[in-house]
Amino acid sequence: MIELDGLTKRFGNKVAVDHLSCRVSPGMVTGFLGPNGAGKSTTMRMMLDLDNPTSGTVRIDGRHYRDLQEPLKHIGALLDAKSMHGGRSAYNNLLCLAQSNRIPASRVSHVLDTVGLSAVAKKKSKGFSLGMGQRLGIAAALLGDPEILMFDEPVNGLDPEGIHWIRNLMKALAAEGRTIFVSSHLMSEMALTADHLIVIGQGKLLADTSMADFIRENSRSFVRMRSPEQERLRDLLHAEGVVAVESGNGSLEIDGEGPERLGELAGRNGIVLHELSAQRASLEEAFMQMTAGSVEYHAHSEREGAEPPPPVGPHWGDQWNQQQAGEATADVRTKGV
Ligand SMILES: Nc1ncnc2c1ncn2[C@@H]1O[C@H](COP(=O)(O)OP(=O)(O)OP(=O)(O)O)[C@@H](O)[C@H]1O
Repeated sequence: MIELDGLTKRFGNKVAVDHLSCRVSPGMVTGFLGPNGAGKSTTMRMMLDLDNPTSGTVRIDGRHYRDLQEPLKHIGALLDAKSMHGGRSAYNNLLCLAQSNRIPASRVSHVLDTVGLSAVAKKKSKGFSLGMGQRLGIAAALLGDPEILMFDEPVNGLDPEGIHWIRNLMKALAAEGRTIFVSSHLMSEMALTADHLIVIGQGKLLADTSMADFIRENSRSFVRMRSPEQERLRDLLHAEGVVAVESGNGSLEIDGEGPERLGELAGRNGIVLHELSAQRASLEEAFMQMTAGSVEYHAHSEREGAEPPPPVGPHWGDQWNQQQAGEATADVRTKGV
């Protein structure tokens, strides 16, 4: 368990972390989200006693980090994968860490094997790719077999197989009852990994909630219907008191009704449907909605202010469709997260 109580950090006039109070609980993966500059890294650094709080406290299993004896046995962290000594081999980097925390040398080979670096254990880490460096940093975090693990952007530089691996590793560690705290800018990845979310903006706590509740509370769900008999369908829905909004691509969007009732209605009236789908927002959309007011750094489009964050409202589906048509990325929406 990690407990933050009124945690605050100022850099001169800049308040990087602002009276942050929350708990990171064991037995689950907790995602740590926030726009660029929100204060995530500063918070994580204070958790590890790498930065002094201006005020407030962090407790690791009830104690201050500096009071932990052999801290790697309590909390392991991947903050900056490049922090390893480049002139040392992967094995020796880990061995030095192990010795400073009275961790048996046998753990070094064990964690190198866990992260898939056994074959390059004797190679100097300065020759490692970004992904290999991430794996070595994760090995260091696992070295003391700690109950608490913290990962800052762990999938940076990892290929799809590596991303899949770290996702499963975090879930497995959480299933063992450990406390897993992870930050990432990859929303689709976070949606697949985290059970709980802590969201901050400009250093302040914006949300501390389950993944499902976060998406539900910060986004819109609706049913999309498409029919070659669109007029008849619209009239039928209207007669049944169902409000349907025409979307830009010729389909109808219906809030507040399930696909079961709508499908049965169409079926009973012999209306052919080409689409009947429940649409749920992705974590990315919910995140953008929630943090819209606290984004510190954002790009401006050529038409200044032409792209506001998607509002929760009846026309959001239209924006969604336009956005999807304009973007090739498959990361925009995840159904049924
Ligand atoms: N050593 C420092 N001196 C001055 N300002 C700092 C320092 N470290 C961080 N900041 C400022 O504090 C704020 C929070 O930074 P931080 O790196 O914690 O944010 P972040 O959420 O991790 O951002 P990102 O997602 O971009 O990594 C930013 O405005 C940053 O410029």
